This record gives sequence, C-alpha cells and structure tokens, in this order.
Amino acid sequence: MTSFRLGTRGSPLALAQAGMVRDALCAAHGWSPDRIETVVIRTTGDRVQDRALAEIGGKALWTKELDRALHDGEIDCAVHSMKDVETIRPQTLQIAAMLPRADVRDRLIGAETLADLRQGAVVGTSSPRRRAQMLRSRPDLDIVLIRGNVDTRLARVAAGDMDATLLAAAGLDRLGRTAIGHAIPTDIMLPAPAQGAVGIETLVGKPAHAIVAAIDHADTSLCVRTERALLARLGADCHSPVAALASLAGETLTLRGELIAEDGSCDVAGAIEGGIDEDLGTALALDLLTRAPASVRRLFAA
Ligand SMILES: NCc1[nH]cc(CCC(=O)O)c1CC(=O)O
Repeated sequence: MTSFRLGTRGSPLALAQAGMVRDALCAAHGWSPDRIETVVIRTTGDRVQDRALAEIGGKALWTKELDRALHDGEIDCAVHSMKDVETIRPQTLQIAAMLPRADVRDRLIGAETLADLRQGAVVGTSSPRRRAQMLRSRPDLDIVLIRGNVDTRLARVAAGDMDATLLAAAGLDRLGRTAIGHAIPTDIMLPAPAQGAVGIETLVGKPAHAIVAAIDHADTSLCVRTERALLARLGADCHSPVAALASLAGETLTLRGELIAEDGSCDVAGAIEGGIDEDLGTALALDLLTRAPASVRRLFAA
C-alpha cells in the first residue's frame, strides 16, 4: 500500500501538530501509523530568526515551500498553524480540514497578570497584536523583539534577558508545557484570528482532499473561516494589529474583533451575532473600519 505523505515544518510545535493529524487520519480511516509518512519541509521563516516576520515579508514565509511541495507532488497534504496561513491562498489549494480547536488564549510567562509586571518591565514578542494590546493596558512596558521557537523564548525569560513573554496556550499545551505561564482571559487579550487551530491543506480536486476532509471539525472550520473573512475584508497581514475570535452556540455564531494602533494609543472593538455564515467576518470588518479612528484605519489596505 502506498503511504500518505504529510508535509510539515520541522519545528517541535509543527511536528507535534503533524503527529495529531496523523493520529486523526489513522483513527478516521482505520490506518496503521506506518501508512503515513511525515515529510519535513524547511521554510523561509525557519531560516530567518533575527528579524520580525512583518519586516521580512509576511506570512507566505511559512507556506511557500509547503505549497511548492504540494504542487510538485512531493506531499499529499500540508499541516499548518492556521494563524500563520495568509488570508489569500492560491486557487489550486484548499484547506480540507481543521482539527478541533485548542485553548485560544495567550499565556503570560514571567508574571501572573499584566498588572503584576513591574514598572517599565521588558516584554519580548514579535507580534504586532500582542505588542499593541500590551501597550494599551501598560504604556510603560518596554516591548522588545523576540523570535525563535517556544523553547528558545522560554529560555530567554528564564535567563533574565527579559521579564516576560506571551505565547499561545495551544502551542505550549501541544508541546506538553501545560503548566507554564498564566492564561489571559479573552476579554482582556483577544487572540489572533485562527489562534489555536491546525489546518490541513491539499490540492483542489485530488483524492487526498476527500481523505483529509473526513477529519474536519466543522465548528472549528466555521469559526476560523469567519475570523479569516474579517482579515480578508480588512486587507490585513502581519503588519496589522488585529484580534478576532468567533464562537458558536447552537445555531448562533458570534464574532468579536478589534483593531489597535501599533503603540496601543487607540483602538476600535466590536462584536456581531448571526446565523451559520462566515460572511459575519466581512460585516464586522466593515463596521470596525467605519468606526475606527483615522490612525487605526490607515493601517488597513481596505
Ligand atoms: N506565529 C507562531 C505561532 N503559530 C502558531 C502558534 C501557536 C499555536 C496556535 O496558535 O495554534 C505560534 C506560537 C505562538 O504564537 O505562541
């Protein structure tokens, strides 16, 4: 029997996520684990460690090499953190499935709450959203650039290079670091669109698409597609401090979102409720853009 080739980045988090996808595929199709071959693909983002992603050209850094491997037939599907997948994708590709979403919150490492950070504390992050949200509640903080994988970042805080950092709970949990840091409630720090979701992409119209679609978690897919619709309407990218979180209760979809000036000095937030339709993201984007202070609106291409 030919193996099913699962493409992934090589970071510890990416490999953990690929393992989850492998387990889900095996359970759904009654395959033994050796039916799946994990193919590690090195991406531009993995090679560049010293500059903010926003500076070196955005999210395609994580996807371009995996896209190429799909198109060249080297892999049958590609596993992604949905948070890192750019809003506009090649028409030849399709997100065939998402795993059930994990904890969507950010965790603060180095203090129990934002209020507990000392005056002028140094906080490492490379995320414009986290930077803006931190400065909004604590303008005194010194936000510095930090990159590298989860372990590298934790080591920098442990070594005293900085007082604190923020990491996605989902990533920490998937690496077994369940006891590290303190989760920040989403009403204090709304997460990045698609945070906590793992997606699996395939070529459109190939047998692999149906094989992968069998493991789709429909509620997660709907919520993440809604958050991505908001990003798309905003013309948002890595430079844009945007937070969004959709949730589904019965037949009611709720989307919260906010746009924040990079220095945290002003923002616009909103929420919208509707039926099961990802277009809610478009509607909230328009509402936020209409109400945004000029200094926030100019950050968006739309
Ligand atoms: N940009 C890096 C990235 N992409 C996805 C995750 C975490 C896992 C997830 O959100 O699903 C992380 C690390 C982090 O933000 O702490």
